[in-house]
Amino acid sequence: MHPLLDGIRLVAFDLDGTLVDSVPDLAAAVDDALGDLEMPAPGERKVRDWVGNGSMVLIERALRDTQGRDADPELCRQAHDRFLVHYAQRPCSATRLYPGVREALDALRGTGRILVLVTNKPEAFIAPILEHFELGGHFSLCLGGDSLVRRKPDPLPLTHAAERFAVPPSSCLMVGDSRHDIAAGRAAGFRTLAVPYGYNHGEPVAASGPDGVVESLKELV
Ligand SMILES: O=C(O)COP(=O)(O)O
Ligand SMILES: [Mg+2]
Repeated sequence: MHPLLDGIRLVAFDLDGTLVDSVPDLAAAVDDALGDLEMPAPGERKVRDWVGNGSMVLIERALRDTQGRDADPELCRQAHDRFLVHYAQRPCSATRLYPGVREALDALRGTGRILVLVTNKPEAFIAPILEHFELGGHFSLCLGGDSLVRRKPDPLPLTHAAERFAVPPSSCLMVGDSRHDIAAGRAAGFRTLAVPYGYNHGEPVAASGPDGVVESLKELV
C-alpha cells in the first residue's frame, strides 16, 4: 500500500479525469448543444481545459469562448439543457477507465476501506457511468456537483462524507486530478493525492501542493 494510505479509513475519489477519461463524450455533448443553438463546436481540446467546475460552468465557458463575452443566463440555461439531453444519450460511448483504476478500487475495497465518489458532475450521470464500468458496488456514497448546496473546491461534500461514516478527516484521503480536489481535500482536513493525467485547466496539478502524486492509481495499492 502507498504510504499515504497509512491510517486511512475512507478514500474519496474524484470521477472525471481521475477514474474515467470522459472528455470525448463531454465534448461531443457540448458540441451538439452549441450546434442546436447554431453555434460552432468548440471541440475536445478546448473542452478538456473547461472541465472541473460542473456542467453549468462548462457550458458558460464554452459560450464565453464562442461569443467573446459572458453569455446571458437564459442562453446559458438553454445550452445547458441541451447539453444534459445530449450527454444523457451517450455518457459512455467513448469514455474509458484509466489504467489501474479497477485494480486499485478492488484492492482498496478488499482492505475494508470505505470508498466514496465526490464529483462536480451532475449526480444523475454518476450511476449510469459507474454501472457501465461495473463499479457501482464499490462506492458507499456518491455525491455530484448538485447533491449538496456547495461543491468542490468547497470542502462540504468531503466533510459530509466523513461525517456520514463517522471517520475523522485526518483518517480520510482525497484522490483527484484537479486543483479543486486538492483545495477541497485540504480544506476538509483530508490527506490529498493527485493524478497528473486528468484535467486541471491546462496546468500541472502538482502545483496545488497535494501530499502525494501517483502516475497511476495502481501505485496506490
Ligand atoms: O464535471 C466536472 O466539471 C468535473 O467533474 P469531476 O469533479 O469528477 O472532475
Ligand atoms: Mg476531475
